[in-house]
Amino acid sequence: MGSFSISVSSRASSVGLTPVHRSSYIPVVQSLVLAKRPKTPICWLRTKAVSSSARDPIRFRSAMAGTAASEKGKGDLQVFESEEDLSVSLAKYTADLSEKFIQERGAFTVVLSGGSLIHSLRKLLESPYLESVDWTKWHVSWVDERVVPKNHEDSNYKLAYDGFISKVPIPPGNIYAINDALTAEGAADDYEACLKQLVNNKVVDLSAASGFPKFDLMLLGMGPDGHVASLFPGHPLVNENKRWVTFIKDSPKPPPERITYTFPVINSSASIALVICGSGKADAVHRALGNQENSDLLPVQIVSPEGKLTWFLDKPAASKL
Ligand SMILES: O=C1O[C@H](COP(=O)(O)O)[C@@H](O)[C@H](O)[C@H]1O
Repeated sequence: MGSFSISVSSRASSVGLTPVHRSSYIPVVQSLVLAKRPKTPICWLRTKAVSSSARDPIRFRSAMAGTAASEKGKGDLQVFESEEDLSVSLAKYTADLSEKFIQERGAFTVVLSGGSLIHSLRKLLESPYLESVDWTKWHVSWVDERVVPKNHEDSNYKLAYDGFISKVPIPPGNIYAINDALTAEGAADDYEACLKQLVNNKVVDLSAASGFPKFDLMLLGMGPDGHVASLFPGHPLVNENKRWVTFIKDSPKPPPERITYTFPVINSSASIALVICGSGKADAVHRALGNQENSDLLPVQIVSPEGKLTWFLDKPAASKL
């Protein structure tokens, strides 16, 4: 059984590089590393808070058994009084990782989600991070994308561009958006080929353990149904274990056509932040982190990076724990 620390706080283009990738598909045989199904339910043991200042996290010790995260003993759960406080902490967390990876490997490979995550990144756009982060070393891709034009309201690229990317000096050549002129299948193939180029060019690491790309940081949101990326509960794509990028044409959440990184890619990451806010997500959070037994895992429960997993929750999202 691994330990799991909980904190509560009060507060485009391809390697080539053009925004639309042009690349040929190179099949690669990969090994599978997926999170194991838990044998026992997740459980928490909360003990005394050791810090309760207005801004600092209140630390709890906890134990949890049988989850992929706990098997690795790398889970860190932080609960914030408000989404505002969460966004302050998320900015520091991201900036610290940016500094670490740029020092270690000269680049920072960041994977964004769509949805509410982008708003929660807003504190990175402020001092001191706006000036101190070396944005020129960032390489940004998307864990999932809707197959719509880049200027469409449903585009995750547009959401991130308008709310984040356009406000920081990341070189346009380091921003890897999908080719929106292709079908869902074509866009997934193309995005995977782009990713292979990034690995070949050593921009993105390859995990020695899994043989899949290893991003420095994935910033993941979660839907109220427990989906992450475009991997939905009960959908066969959750079990995809060969592809790096795949597509869906029957997404239960509109729009129906999307592409998504697969779980082997997600779980090869050096760090993952799961950023979850709002009472509408409390049931899924409870199912993921509470102590009841469930035969079917929610996609969020399959998230289990090679490196460190950090949950950023606001109080409403954690309200059923
Ligand atoms: O459709 C999607 O939903 C999830 C969750 O979005 P949120 O607005 O509930 O935070 C998001 O992470 C994913 O990237 C997006 O395509």
